[in-house]
Amino acid sequence: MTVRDTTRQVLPLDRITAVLFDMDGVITDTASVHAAAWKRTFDEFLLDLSRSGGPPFRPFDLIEDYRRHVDGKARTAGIRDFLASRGLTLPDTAPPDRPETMTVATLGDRKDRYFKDYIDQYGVTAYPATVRLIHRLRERGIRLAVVSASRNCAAVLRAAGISDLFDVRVDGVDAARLRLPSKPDPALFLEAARRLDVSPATTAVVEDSLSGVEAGRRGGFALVIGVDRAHQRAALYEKGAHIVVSSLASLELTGAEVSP
Ligand SMILES: O=P(O)(O)OC[C@H]1O[C@@H](O)[C@H](O)[C@@H](O)[C@@H]1O
Repeated sequence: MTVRDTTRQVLPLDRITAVLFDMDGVITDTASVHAAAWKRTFDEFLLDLSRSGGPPFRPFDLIEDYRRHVDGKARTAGIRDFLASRGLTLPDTAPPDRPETMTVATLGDRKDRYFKDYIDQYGVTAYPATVRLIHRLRERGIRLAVVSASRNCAAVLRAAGISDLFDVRVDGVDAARLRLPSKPDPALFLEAARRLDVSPATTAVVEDSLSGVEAGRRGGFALVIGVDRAHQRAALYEKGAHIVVSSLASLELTGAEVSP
């Protein structure tokens, strides 16, 4: 079954039994924190590289580079994809005799430190409209999962005080343990559907990243809802979103048992 309605922004609960929510940028306002941590990490690296005879310094673009190469992907996949866009590669880890070698792991650790420092200092806020929608879905018996590439998923949910809202969590720690490929591969979403014991044909995916929307579509999910937090409505549609909303407050619930 495909639920497609491009004129109304509707979640039809007579045909949807489960909803899979991405976290960063959909549930919590942490997409911009990731983006800022990535910019600091890559800019330091690119500047060092240019000073030591590499290509001229061109900073990481907070909007374009983030959404094209990093957003929604696993930490190491984002690093490799961004470096590749600049014609660069790094080894995954340092050889034992040259521990000072710059690696994918070094950049990942730095970014993680910047991200955690920010969260520790300023905390995490969940989008009120998303939390309201989650409560309304729960009241109606819809099965719910949070699906995130982040290894910090559990800590971020805890910091926002919303760990107990979901039946299932599939995150970056699971992805590494189960060797699940990064979005845009649908593996994380399919794993969440499997754990919830629901079919993609009756499941909706809510995503703000281009890679995540593509993953939802490739997984054959009934309804892929793009959340446009970064003025990328057209690109979300291009990647396969059935509908795009700027806030989940504008999503209308329909179906036999739905009241306003
Ligand atoms: O570095 P972490 O916390 O494991 O997160 C990995 C990725 O998680 C995704 O949810 C974010 O969109 C990315 O920006 C981030 O890089």
